[in-house]
Amino acid sequence: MFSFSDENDFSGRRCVWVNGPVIVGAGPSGLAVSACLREQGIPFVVIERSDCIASLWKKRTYNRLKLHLPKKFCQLPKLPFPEEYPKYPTKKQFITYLENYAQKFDIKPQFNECVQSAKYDESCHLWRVVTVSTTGSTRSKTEYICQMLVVATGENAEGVVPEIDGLQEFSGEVIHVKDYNSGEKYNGQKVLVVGCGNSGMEISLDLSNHNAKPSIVVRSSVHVLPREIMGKSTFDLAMMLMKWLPLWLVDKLLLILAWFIFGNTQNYGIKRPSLGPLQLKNHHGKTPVLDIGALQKIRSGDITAVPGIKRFNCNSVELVNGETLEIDSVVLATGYRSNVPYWLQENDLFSKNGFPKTPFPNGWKGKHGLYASGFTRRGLAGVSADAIKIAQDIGEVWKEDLKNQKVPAHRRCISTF
Ligand SMILES: Cc1cc2nc3c(=O)[nH]c(=O)nc-3n(C[C@H](O)[C@H](O)[C@H](O)COP(=O)(O)OP(=O)(O)OC[C@H]3O[C@@H](n4cnc5c(N)ncnc54)[C@H](O)[C@@H]3O)c2cc1C
Ligand SMILES: NC(=O)C1=CN([C@@H]2O[C@H](COP(=O)(O)OP(=O)(O)OC[C@H]3O[C@@H](n4cnc5c(N)ncnc54)[C@H](OP(=O)(O)O)[C@@H]3O)[C@@H](O)[C@H]2O)C=CC1
Ligand SMILES: O=C(O)C(=O)Cc1c[nH]c2ccccc12
Repeated sequence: MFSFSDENDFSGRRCVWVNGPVIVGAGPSGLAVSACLREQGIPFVVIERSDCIASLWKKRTYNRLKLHLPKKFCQLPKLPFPEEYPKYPTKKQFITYLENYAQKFDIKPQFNECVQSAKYDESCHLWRVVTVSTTGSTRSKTEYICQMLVVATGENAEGVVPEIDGLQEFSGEVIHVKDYNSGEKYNGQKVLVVGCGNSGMEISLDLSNHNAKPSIVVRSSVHVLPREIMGKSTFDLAMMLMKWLPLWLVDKLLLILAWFIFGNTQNYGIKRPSLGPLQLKNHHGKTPVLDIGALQKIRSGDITAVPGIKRFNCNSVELVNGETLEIDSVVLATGYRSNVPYWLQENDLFSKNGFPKTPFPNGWKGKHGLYASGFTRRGLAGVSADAIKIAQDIGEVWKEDLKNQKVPAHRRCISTF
């Protein structure tokens, strides 16, 4: 890495020449790619908008969160989870694992720098990545110039806050689930949880455990599966069955098992989608809920499932079935989105929704040394699979360049300033 202040750049931005790829994001994806590059001796720079690694896990998830897939599906390449970790590590354990991972592979991101734009410069065949400092009052800018760019900003980069009629008029507190820590402060409150994915279900349970009265909005449909069936992870079971059976049949079996455990979920307000849980996940990215107890609370009436929202009033919400509920506060568990379209000036690899255009397993590589890591909608297992492929591909390019004694393109580019 070579840095200087360009006297010709009147904005006063610092320019940094990077030998090797720039990786945007220091979550599990950015860390996994970095580790696989480090093993091959390839230099890289990681840029992170937050002041720490794994900021989603450290700053934007609730306290009682645990991984909901068994640990063998969630470990990153080249470092297994410690033996003594439980089957479903806690958020704290997962963060410790990631801290150790970064330390082991000597990953030291450039913190507090948010990538504002990244563009391929055809004139010198290089990426120009502009960051803005997220600390201090100066908002200083840095331009990184590199041959390869790895996008690792995640599927959950920003919280989705829907526009709902009257929400501005509601007088109670409204937060997105990314800012929810614990149900402690909601003791005795009537809380409307909007959204019934894993987040909505798990925080409804947390609220109920803290003596709040949650209602959860189920506006369409959702597959709820038990996290475990007879002591075995449902996900693990599904993976095993998928080795022998077609996806639709595995789905049918999972739904029969779920019916034996839960009965008909529609009886307590939770309609199932017509497409099976794994097919829905594979084709539309919608994750089934892996239930850890919310459904029992819905059955017992501790949590109430309600239909879609018509509008909010000062201290109540009107539902599409004509019912009105008095509520004290609202938690929006309405999902997340990628932020790639806001900063990456490219329309070949990524589509307008911030995910790769080409479906799994082919969406990890674009043109001109561009890569997408962690956009497969396959959780941490997808993160690891991407990292291995990307680092291998970068390794081949790198070795080829070394063999050909290619003059790094950025040296040629200096003369353009
Ligand atoms: C609540 C929750 C629980 C989950 N649990 C599981 C689970 O149990 N098992 C599983 O397999 N998956 C789970 N997932 C899926 C999740 O996507 C992965 O666990 C994982 O965090 C993805 O890693 P990532 O590095 O791709 O994205 P992230 O963890 O989101 O990391 C991306 C990083 O990029 C940074 N960034 C974003 N934009 C910029 C920018 N413009 N400039 C600089 N930096 C930027 C962010 O600050 C962040 O640190 C869960 C997701 C959520 C939201
Ligand atoms: N323990 C764990 O490991 C956990 C993992 N996760 C993971 O994090 C990721 C994100 O999950 P999550 O945060 O639940 O997001 P999801 O995108 O999975 O769910 C969003 C929910 O919000 C609903 N919704 C969106 N807009 C509205 C609206 N205007 N009115 C009513 N409902 C609305 C959606 O309904 P509709 O379907 O109708 O659009 C859906 O039910 C997932 O991959 C999940 O598995 C999350 C929590 C815990
Ligand atoms: O937790 C998540 O968000 C995941 O995406 C993990 C995951 C990958 N494939 C699945 C299939 C069913 C349930 C969870 C997952």
